[in-house]
Amino acid sequence: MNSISESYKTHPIHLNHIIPLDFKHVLKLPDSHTWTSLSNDYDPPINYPNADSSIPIIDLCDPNAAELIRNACEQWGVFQLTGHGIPVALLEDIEYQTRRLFSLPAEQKLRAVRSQETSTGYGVARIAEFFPKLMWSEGFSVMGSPAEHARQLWPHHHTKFCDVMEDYQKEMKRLSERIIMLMLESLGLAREDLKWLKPNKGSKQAQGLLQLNSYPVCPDPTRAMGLAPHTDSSLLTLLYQSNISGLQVLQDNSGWVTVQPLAGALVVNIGDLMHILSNGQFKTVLHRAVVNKTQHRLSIAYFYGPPRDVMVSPAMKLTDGDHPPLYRPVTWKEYLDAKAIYFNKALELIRFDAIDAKR
Ligand SMILES: O=C(O)CCC(=O)C(=O)O
Ligand SMILES: [Fe+2]
Repeated sequence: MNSISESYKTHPIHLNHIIPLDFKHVLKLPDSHTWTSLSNDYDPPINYPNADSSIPIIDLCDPNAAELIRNACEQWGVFQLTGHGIPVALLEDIEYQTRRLFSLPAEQKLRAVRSQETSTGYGVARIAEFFPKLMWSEGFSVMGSPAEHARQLWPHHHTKFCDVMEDYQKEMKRLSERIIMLMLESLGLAREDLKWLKPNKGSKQAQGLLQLNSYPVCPDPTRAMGLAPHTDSSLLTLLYQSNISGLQVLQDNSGWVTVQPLAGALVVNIGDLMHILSNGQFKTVLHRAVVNKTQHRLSIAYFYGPPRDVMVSPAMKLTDGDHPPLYRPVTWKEYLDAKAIYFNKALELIRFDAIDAKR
């Protein structure tokens, strides 16, 4: 079993936090989805007019890509990637199949609902249980072949859906590995410093989760939350947000900044594990998704993480007397378990200063 499934099995979720609202038939924002009490989350987002202070855009073919990536990861923890080589047709296909899925009637989508202990299928975002109000979104999670759930959705027409989901995961895995190599290089690390990245044999396989997100049109977007603020637990996340804005990242001292959709680009988010591996040098970025009144927004996130038995720790070469390791080593499973209990506090809890304070 993979780390994500294993952790989700250990931390089953309450049924209320699995089944989404039938958004199509709701004309007024229900109290269950009204977030007025968290008013400080509603500071208007900042849209920088000046390109120098907005989220970096990096072309993967740029000869200085590694250096640009390093700057972006240190300052922002997020950047937009162009020149990544993912065929436009595949991006169009995955968007089409995602829309096809979420356009189904609610009762049909519920045939593929996630069970309380599993990580794949249809349902609300797992972080729902940490917030008093529900989010204006629904999701579908895939790991490997989605055939079992897809058959429930379309008994006779699921092959294309499955092919696209599998092709997309393969491409995302390959691209994630390429980006991670550049990140390591930019930190002065070599492939040998992360032996598991390109394993020769089967057991040490990197793990990935594909998350399709749907944010239906919302009657009152200023009081609703698409996806509440969180950091990703992955090493990195590749997000395709198509052409409708909604993703925002929190930048120190500035507030929420919108990541403006850029045709064909992928958003690269630094996850908690990469923050640990870089000994805090790369930022893990707090982000959220907001909703709108007129357009049904979709996003497709691929979370890339290490093989199940690998301990992630601050890279030795990045630590010395002046830069002691900030975090204790963790496997992805252990970290997901901590996240399932402590959510956005999990990272703090594995910091050495927090561990020392408890002694
Ligand atoms: O929809 C988005 O833009 C963000 C999605 C996201 O953060 C996630 O799936 O973890
Ligand atoms: Fe996220």
